[in-house]
Amino acid sequence: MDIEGSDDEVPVLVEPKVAVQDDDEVPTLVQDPNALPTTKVPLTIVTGYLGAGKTTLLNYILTAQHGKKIAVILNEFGDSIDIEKQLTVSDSNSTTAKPPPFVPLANGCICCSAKDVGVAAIENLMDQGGLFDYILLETTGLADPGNLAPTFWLDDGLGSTIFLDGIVTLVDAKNVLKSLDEGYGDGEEEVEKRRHEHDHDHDGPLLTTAHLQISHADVILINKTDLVTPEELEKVVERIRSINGLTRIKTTTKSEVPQLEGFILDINAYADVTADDLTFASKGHSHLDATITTSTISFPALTPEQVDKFDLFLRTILWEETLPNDTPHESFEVHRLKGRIPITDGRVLLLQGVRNLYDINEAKDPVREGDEAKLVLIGRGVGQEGFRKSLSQMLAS
Ligand SMILES: Nc1nc2c(ncn2[C@@H]2O[C@H](COP(=O)(O)OP(=O)(O)OP(=O)(O)O)[C@@H](O)[C@H]2O)c(=O)[nH]1
Ligand SMILES: [Zn+2]
Repeated sequence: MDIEGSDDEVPVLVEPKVAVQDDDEVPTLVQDPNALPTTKVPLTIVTGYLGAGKTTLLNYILTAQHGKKIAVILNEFGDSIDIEKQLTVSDSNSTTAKPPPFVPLANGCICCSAKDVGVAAIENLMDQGGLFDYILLETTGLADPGNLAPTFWLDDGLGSTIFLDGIVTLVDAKNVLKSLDEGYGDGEEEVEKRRHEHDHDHDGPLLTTAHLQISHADVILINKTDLVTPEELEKVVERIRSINGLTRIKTTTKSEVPQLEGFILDINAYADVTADDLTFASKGHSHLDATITTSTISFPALTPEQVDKFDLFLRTILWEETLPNDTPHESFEVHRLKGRIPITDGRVLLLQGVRNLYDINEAKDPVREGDEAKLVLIGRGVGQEGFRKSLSQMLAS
C-alpha cells in the first residue's frame, strides 16, 4: 500500500514498489559529525498481516514528536526477484522540507536466506555514526517474526551496535479471526507448507501466519477498530489474549498510539522480565485457540544446585523439542518464553527466549515476590501436563 507524502513539513514514508531508483532521485545521507555511535541502537520489528496498518503506524511514528532520529527499513515481496528494501531516516527535529533520504539496500528477503544482507546493510549504516538512534523494521505481511527475531538478538557481532527492543504486531480487527481460523490470506500453498513445517502429524489444528505474528508479539495493536462492532472487537481481544498471555494489547484506528515511548518504542521486551507481566500471563485465560496457547508453570525457588538441572530442562525442550526423562508427550513448539526464577541464595534469574534461543540473566535489583518461580511458555502444545511433570522430576533428581 503506497502512502505518498504530501505534507512538505515532515518526511513521509513511501513504500518502495519500483525495483531500481534513479540515481538522481536518491539523496545521500548527511552525516552528523557530532554524534558518536557509543550507545546501542534499539530495533523494533513491526509485523502484521497484509494491510493491517504497519505502514500507517510507521508514518504515524515518523511524524510524531519523539525527538528521535528513526531509521525505517521496509521489505516488500515483489512478483519477481525484485524484492526491495530501502532505508529512510527521519529527523523529527528537522524543520527543512526535504524528501526523505533513501539508502537502497541489497535485494533479498530479510526473513530468510538474505537476512544477513539486511543486517550487513544496517551495520554499514551504523558505521556512519549518529545518523539515527532508533530502527524500525517493517516486515512483509507474510513474515514469521520468529525467524527474524534471532537475527537481532544475542548476536555478538551486532551486539555492539543494535539490540532487539521488541516486536510490535498489527492486527486487522475485521479479518484476524478469519485468518486464525482458516489461514485467510496465507494462500493454500502456504497453509500446506506450514502444515508440513509445524505439524508433523498433519492432523493438528492449523498454524497460520496470524498465529505466528501474534505469538511472538510483545505489543499487539488491534487496528481498524472502526470496521467492527464493540462485540466483535471484544471477541478479537479475547482470542488474542488466549493465544499470547504476555503481550500488551491496544485497540487503535489508523494505528494511532499517542503514547509511543514505553509502549511501542523503548520497551526493552528482551531484557526486562517484570513480575507483573508474568502474574498477568498466569491469571489463566480461556483456551479459545486450538493452535497456540500460553502456559505458566509455577514452582518453588530453586536451590543453587538445581539451577543446572533447570537449564538442562530448558535445553531439552528448546533444542531437542522433547521432554526430559522420556516423558511421553505430543509434539510441541515454543515460540516465546519468559521467566523469573528466585534462587534460595537471594538471587533472581530472569529468563528470555524466542524459538530455540534463550538467555538467563541475574536480575540487577533482585526484588523477591515470594518464593514462587514462574516460567511462561507461548507456543503449540505447551500446555501439556508433561511439562510440569518432567520439570519437577528433573528438579527432584
Ligand atoms: N478503515 C481503516 N483503514 C485503515 C486503518 N488503518 C489503516 N487503514 C488503511 O488500510 C490500508 C492499509 O494500511 P497500511 O498501513 O498500508 O497497511 P500495511 O500493513 O503496511 O500493508 P502492507 O504493507 O500492504 O502489508 C491503507 O489504505 C490505510 O489507510 C484503520 O484504522 N481503519
Ligand atoms: Zn506496509
